[in-house]
Amino acid sequence: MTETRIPVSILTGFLGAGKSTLLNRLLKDPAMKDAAVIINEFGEVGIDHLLVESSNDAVVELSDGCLCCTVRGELVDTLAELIDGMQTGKIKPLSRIVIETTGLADPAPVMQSVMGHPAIAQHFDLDGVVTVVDAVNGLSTIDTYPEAYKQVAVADRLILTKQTLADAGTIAAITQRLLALNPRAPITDGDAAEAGSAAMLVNGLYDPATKIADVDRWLKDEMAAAADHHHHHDHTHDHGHHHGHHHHGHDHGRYHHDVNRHGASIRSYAIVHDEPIDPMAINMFIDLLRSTHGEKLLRMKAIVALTDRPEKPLVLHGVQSIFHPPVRLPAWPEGSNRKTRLVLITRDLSESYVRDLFGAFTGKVSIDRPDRAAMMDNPLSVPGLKF
Ligand SMILES: Nc1nc2c(ncn2[C@@H]2O[C@H](COP(=O)(O)OP(=O)(O)OP(=O)(O)O)[C@@H](O)[C@H]2O)c(=O)[nH]1
Repeated sequence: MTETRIPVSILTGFLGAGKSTLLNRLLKDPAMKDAAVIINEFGEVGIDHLLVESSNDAVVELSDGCLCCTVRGELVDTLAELIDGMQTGKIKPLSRIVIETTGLADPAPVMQSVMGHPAIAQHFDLDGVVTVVDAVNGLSTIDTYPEAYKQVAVADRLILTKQTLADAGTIAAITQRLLALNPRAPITDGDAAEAGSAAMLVNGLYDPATKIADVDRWLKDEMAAAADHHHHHDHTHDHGHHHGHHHHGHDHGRYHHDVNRHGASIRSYAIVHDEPIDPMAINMFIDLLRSTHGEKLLRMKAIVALTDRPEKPLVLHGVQSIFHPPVRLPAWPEGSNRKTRLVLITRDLSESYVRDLFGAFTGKVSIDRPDRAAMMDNPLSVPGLKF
C-alpha cells in the first residue's frame, strides 16, 4: 500500500454561484489527470453529473441529498472505498480528490468528514476550501443564508464570478463583505485564466487559525456532532434521537436523508417530461414563473428536449434574479435517457403550483387544469392558479 497522503480540496459556494462551471474548467487542466471528483446533488433527479465534462472516469456521484449532514456517512464511505480501491489496485493512484458540495451545504460537516474522521484523516489531507461567490446575488445571499456565510468564512480562496453582470458598486460592496468575513483569503476573478488552473486547489494543510474565530468553533461543534452520531448509530441505533446541538435540529438515521430540511420554506423537486416540448411553451412557462415568482426561484436547472431538433437538448440555468442565456448542446450527454428534466429549488412556492403551471404549458390538460390556449390568452386569469 502507499503511505502517501492524498490532498482533498472542497469546492463550495451557494446555489448557482458557478461551482460546476469552474470544475469543468479545472478538469481540463492536465494537472487534474489523476484526480477524482466527488459531486453531490440536491434533489431527486440529478442533472449535474450529465453536465460535468470529464474525460476522467473517477467521478463519483453522491445523490442522496445535500452534502452537509447525514450524507457525511456516505462521503466517509466513498473516501474509504477510494483508499481501498487504490490499495487493491482496482483504481489508479489518485493525485487529488475534489469534493463539490451542493449550494446549500454547510461546509463544516464536509470538512469534518475529511479532517476529523480517524480512519479517513490517516489517508487524506484537507488541502484547501475554494468558495465560489456570485457577484450579482452574493451580498444578499450571504446575509440571508447561514450556509453561504459559512462557505465564505471557511474558504482558503474565494472566486468571484459573474462580475460582467454586476455594476462597479455591487462588486465593491460584495468585495468589502468578503474581506470582512475572511480577510486572508485571496479573491480571484472567475473570468481570470488562473481561476481555471488546478493550482487554485492547492492551498496547503487546512488551518482554521487563519480564519475568523467562528470557523474553529464550527469545526469543533461538528466533531462533537459526529461523535454523537457514532455513539447513537453504532451502539444504540436510536434513530429517533433528537440531536439538540445539530444545526438543523432534526431527527434522522445515518443514511436516511431529507433533502427538504433546509428550513421549512425551501423545497427541491424535479419535473420529468417524456415528450419533446414546443420552444414557445417552455419560454412562456419560464417567463411566467419568473415574472410572477422570480424571487422565490432560488435555482432552476433544466435539460429540455424541444420539438424543434429534440436530439439537441437545451440547457437552462436560473439563479435567483439571473436567468443565464440558454445553451443548446450538440447532443444529449452520454448515459442520459433523453427526457426533459427540470430541477427546481424554491422558497415559499409550492410544488403543485409549479407542476400545474408546467402541465398547463406542455399540453397535459386535465379537468381541473387550465389548458395552454387559455394561459396564452390571459395567463393572469387562469382558473385554479393564483399569481
Ligand atoms: N456570466 C457568467 N455566468 C456564469 C459565471 N459562472 C457561472 N455562470 C453561469 O451560471 C450558471 C450556474 O452555473 P453552475 O456552474 O451550474 O453553478 P453551480 O454553483 O454549480 O450551481 P448549483 O450546482 O446549482 O449550486 C450557468 O448558467 C453558468 O453558465 C460567470 O463567471 N459569468
